Amino acid sequence: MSLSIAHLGPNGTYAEAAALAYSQWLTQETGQQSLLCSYPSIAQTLQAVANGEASLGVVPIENSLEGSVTMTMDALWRLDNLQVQQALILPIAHALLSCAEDLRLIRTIYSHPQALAQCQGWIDKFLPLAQLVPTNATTEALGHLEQDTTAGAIASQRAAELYNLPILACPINDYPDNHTRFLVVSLNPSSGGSHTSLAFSVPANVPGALAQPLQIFASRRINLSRIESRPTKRSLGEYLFFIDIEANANNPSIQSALAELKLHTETLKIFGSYNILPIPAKNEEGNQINPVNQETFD
Ligand SMILES: O=C(O)C(=O)Cc1ccccc1
Repeated sequence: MSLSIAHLGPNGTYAEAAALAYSQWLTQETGQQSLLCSYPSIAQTLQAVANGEASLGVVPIENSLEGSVTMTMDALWRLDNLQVQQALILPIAHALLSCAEDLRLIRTIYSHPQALAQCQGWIDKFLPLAQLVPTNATTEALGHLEQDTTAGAIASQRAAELYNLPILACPINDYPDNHTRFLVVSLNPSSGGSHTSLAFSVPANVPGALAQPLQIFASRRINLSRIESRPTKRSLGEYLFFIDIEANANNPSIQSALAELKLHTETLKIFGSYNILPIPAKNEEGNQINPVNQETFD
């Protein structure tokens, strides 16, 4: 039987490219076949997995230029029982798609806020007067570009091919080394791996409320690979902390660290342990370019 993999749509998003790479990896590793299904937002993608409507979901969590995808963090905290199965690192090269005869005729640029932010310097230089319109996904406005030749959109080269749209410039991201980390989540327990993700709220806003949880990892020489805060949404100045550690929660010494952590937190959510899979960039012929060294990531 085929598994269903939910991702942000419409077709041609970076999330779909990550889901496709995961689906191919899954077939290669386990023989398991899967079907991709698109959802209109990241929150709805994760909700579909939490409801059992989709077996797996692929969502962006962090970009190397712009940082966290807050919608993913907030939904992971809000929805119960989601477990990370795998992380995927996708190289991102943005293109400006438009039917305008000339770049200078573009008045409006549509894209996901992360993509607009990753290209802000290029936009300021080449299209300083264009109006920027945030969308739920990089591909959301692509269906309208043919009718409106004063509009452009920032999306992938793959999206340009799928929608048969001209690329006026590429790559347009301000820094060439642009990667997004995606998480593959499901309701199944995670199978273990090199990294563990968790989040917690602290019992009171007092000195040492964060230092104590961090000391649990420091004293065991467990390295943190990420720490982020998000508002609790209960009151101004109250935070949740999201932490990734370079360790497997199946290891007994990590289990004892997590048991101790529970004593110093109000609510603790452990999203599971997983490995990180780098996805190599592909050129226009679909061949691999810049193969990423696996050892760099796990
Ligand atoms: O909108 C998309 O294509 C997405 O997958 C979200 C996103 C946007 C920009 C960079 C990485 C992921």
